[in-house]
Amino acid sequence: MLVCRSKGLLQRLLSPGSNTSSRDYKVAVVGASGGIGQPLSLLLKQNSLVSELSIHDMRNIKGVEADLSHICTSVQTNAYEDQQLEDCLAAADVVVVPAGLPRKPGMTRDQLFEANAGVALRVARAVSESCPGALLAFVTNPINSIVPIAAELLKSKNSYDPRRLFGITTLDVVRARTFVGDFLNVNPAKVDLPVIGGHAGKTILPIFSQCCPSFQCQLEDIRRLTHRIQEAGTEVVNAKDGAGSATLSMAYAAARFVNSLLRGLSGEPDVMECAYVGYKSPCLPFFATPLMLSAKGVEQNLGLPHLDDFERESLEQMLPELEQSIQKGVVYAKEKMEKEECQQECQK
Ligand SMILES: NC(=O)c1ccc[n+]([C@@H]2O[C@H](COP(=O)([O-])OP(=O)(O)OC[C@H]3O[C@@H](n4cnc5c(N)ncnc54)[C@H](O)[C@@H]3O)[C@@H](O)[C@H]2O)c1
Ligand SMILES: O=C(O)C[C@H](O)C(=O)O
Repeated sequence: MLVCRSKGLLQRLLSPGSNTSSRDYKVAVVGASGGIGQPLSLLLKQNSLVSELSIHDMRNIKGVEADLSHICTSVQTNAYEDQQLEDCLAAADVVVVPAGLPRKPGMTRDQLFEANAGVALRVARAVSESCPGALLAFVTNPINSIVPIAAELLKSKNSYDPRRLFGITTLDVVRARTFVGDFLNVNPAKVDLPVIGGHAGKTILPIFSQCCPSFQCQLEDIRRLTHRIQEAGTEVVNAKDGAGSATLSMAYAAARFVNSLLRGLSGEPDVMECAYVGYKSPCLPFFATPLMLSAKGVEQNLGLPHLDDFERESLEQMLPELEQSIQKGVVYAKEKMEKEECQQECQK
C-alpha cells in the first residue's frame, strides 16, 4: 500500500503537474525558529491552501514543531534539523526563506552581506536538488544582493527560471499603505500603491502618483512619507534597541505574499503583488515592480508604473546603488562557486 505523508504529495505523484487546480500545497520555511520564522509558520499553519508545512532551522526546530503541532488546523507540520535541508524541501511548491542575521542599530543591510550570502547559496542549491520547480522567495537581507546570488547558483545548476525567484518586498507595500492610511485618516486596507526598486534606503520607492485613493498634497508631504517608508526598517531596529529588526510585520507581509503565490498557483486570476524579480525587469537585471502571478510564478511583469517628476528623479538616484548591490551578489556567487569547483577538483 502506498503511504504518503501529504495529500498534496500523493496527488503530485499520481498526476504530476496537476497542482494548478489543487489547493493542497507544500510550503517550506527555512529559518523557521527565528523572529520572523515562528510567527510566519504560525500564520501559514492557518492557511487553507497549505496541506503540508515543512520547517527547517539550525537550532530549536523540534521545539517549534512541538508548539505548532498543538494548533488544531489540518495543516501537517514536519520539522527538519540543520543537515536535513534537502529532505525539508523535497517536492515543495513554495520555499520561503527568513533565515539569516538581522540588523542591529547603526548597521546597514549591506553589512549583513558576509553573514547571510551563504544562506542564499545553500538554499538555492538545495532547491535545485529537491524541488527545482518550486517558487523560491527570500526574506533574508540584503535582499538586493541575496536574490542575484540565488539566481547565479540556480543558473549554474540549469534550474533558473526567473519567473520563480522572488525577493519579498511586501513589507514596504504594507508600510506604505499603513502610513498613507494614517496620513489620510482612512482604513489602510483600502489603500493601494505600488512600491518599486529594491529593499534598502533610497532603493525603496513608493509611487504616490499611482496611489488609490488618489490624493493631492504638498511635495514636502510626499518627500516626508517617502523618507519614512524608506527608513521604516531602521525605525523598528532602533526601537528594538539591539534585539533585532521587524519580525511581526514581516511575518504578516511574508504570509500575505506566500498566500498570493499559492492563489496564483491554484489558478486564481488577477493576483497581483510587488516583488523584486529578474523576470523582464525594467531598468536593471533585478527590480521590484508590480507583478501578475499565476501557476508559472510571475505571469507578467507589469513594469514601471507611470512616474511623476519627483518619482523619476528618485528612480534615477537609486539606480547606481541598486546596480552595485546586484553586481556584488553576482561576483560573490561566481567567485564562491569557482572556489568550490577548484576544491572539488583538488580532492579528486
Ligand atoms: N525583506 C524584508 O523586508 C525583511 C524584513 C525583516 C527582516 N528581514 C531579514 O530577515 C532575516 C531574519 O530576520 P529575523 O529577525 O527572523 O532573525 P532571527 O535571528 O530572529 O532568525 C533567523 C533564523 O535563521 C536561522 N538561520 C540562520 N542561518 C540559517 C541557515 N543557513 N539555514 C537555516 N536557518 C538558518 C537562525 O538559526 C534563526 O533561527 C534577517 O536577514 C533580516 O534582516 C528582511
Ligand atoms: O530593517 C531591517 O533590517 C529589516 C527589514 O529589512 C525591514 O525593512 O524591516
